[in-house]
Amino acid sequence: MLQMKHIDNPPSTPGKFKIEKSPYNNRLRLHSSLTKLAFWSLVFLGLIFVFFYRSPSNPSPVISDLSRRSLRTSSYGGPTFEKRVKSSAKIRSRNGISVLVTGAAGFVGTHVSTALKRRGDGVLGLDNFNDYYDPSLKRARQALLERSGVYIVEGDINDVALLKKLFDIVPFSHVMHLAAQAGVRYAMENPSSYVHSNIAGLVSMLEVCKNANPQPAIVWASSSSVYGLNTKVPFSERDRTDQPASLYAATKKAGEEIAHTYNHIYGLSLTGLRFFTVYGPWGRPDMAYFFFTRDILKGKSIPIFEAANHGTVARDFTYVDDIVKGCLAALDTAEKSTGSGGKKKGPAQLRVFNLGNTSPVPVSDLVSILEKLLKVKAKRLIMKLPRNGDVQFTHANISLAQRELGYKPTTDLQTGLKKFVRWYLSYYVNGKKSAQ
Ligand SMILES: O=C(O)[C@H]1O[C@H](OP(=O)(O)OP(=O)(O)OC[C@H]2O[C@@H](n3ccc(=O)[nH]c3=O)[C@H](O)[C@@H]2O)[C@H](O)[C@@H](O)[C@@H]1O
Repeated sequence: MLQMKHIDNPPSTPGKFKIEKSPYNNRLRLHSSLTKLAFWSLVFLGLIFVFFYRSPSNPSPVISDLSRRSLRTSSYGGPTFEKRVKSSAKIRSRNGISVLVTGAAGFVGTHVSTALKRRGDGVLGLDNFNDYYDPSLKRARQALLERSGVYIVEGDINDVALLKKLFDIVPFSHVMHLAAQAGVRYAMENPSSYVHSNIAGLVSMLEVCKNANPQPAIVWASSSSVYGLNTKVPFSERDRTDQPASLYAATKKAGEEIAHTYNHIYGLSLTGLRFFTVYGPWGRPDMAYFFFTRDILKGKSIPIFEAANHGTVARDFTYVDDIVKGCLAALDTAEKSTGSGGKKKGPAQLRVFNLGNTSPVPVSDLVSILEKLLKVKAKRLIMKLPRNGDVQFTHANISLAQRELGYKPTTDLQTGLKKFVRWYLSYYVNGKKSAQ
């Protein structure tokens, strides 16, 4: 009992405390050591838990919205990972290229990856599977790509260590950079997500590309929205782009300027593609044609925007297969970057192209086409064009892309929407997936 008392009430100078030697004492020491061991083991396990739980590959549920939206559930590294990466990026045709496709589980990314793989190019995908829209649709696209031999690494373009690792494993000749925060109106709700993906993410990617040896040629997605308040139609690449109407447009415009800088300083070959309202199967649920379809089928009313004095709002809707052809042509005509080891050796290619359809269609006509295809009358709710980023119309002049890329869109809105509706019905209605 005396000893117990000593242990319960140790002197303030423990170094001077002399423990008596007795078997009971030894047992006590053993007991105390076991308690300590258990305690420190718990502390150690706790630390490991905290480390992994908060590490980028396993984000905590209470971290910032930005990180939450960049979920990365699988870790990378190890021989199995490297084998998958190499096999996916392996070129299987003569004159093939090896392409890192960022945003591969996205709408355009999925279509471009499939097309590249089909012609024998090496393709590795990268996507963070964020929840800007239903991630299960991204997972379904991933499954589709996996069946055609494209592996998607789960990670964020801001993860420089991951990007470097991928370039260590594969000396990509090209990067098709499609990862971005899309959507014009959402920029009012979550402005930082645009800065995170479209500016910081782009810079991370360019930093890694500039240091890679060999440097890849980069083709990336800009947007028709850079024309902003420009009223001269059709929009030509030479027109002014200094009046963006949304933060989304401003970040895409910033991307074009950043591209100029990396081309100028480091000799990176860079091609920006200004996509005009791309639509089609496996599309984005945040886009009007997609949620109009969902809501018409549900019998919900759909808001159709009109400009002042009943002015028509129109878009140069462009079918995804036409966009894919433009992307592949941009990759095929991209010249090599000229730098090495982060240093420029000579001038490099810097291009920007409109990829549109050259025939704007009023949004009300889009709804009429959907009504016919779905055989359901829409409940139209005419609303004033909100002042949150929308522009009244877009119209692409594509002569430059025609000349330099041989780009020639062939799908009109009626034909393209027919293909979209067929996919939509088979995916959501027959496939019994819930449309959120
Ligand atoms: O071309 C582009 O660069 C952009 O195209 C689309 O942006 P947007 O053309 O605004 O596409 P939607 O959001 O699908 O809108 C299509 C049309 O429907 C109209 N709309 C949209 C939403 C709505 O509730 N009602 C409505 O009438 C819009 O004003 C617009 O004219 C994409 O969402 C952007 O990511 C892309 O960068």
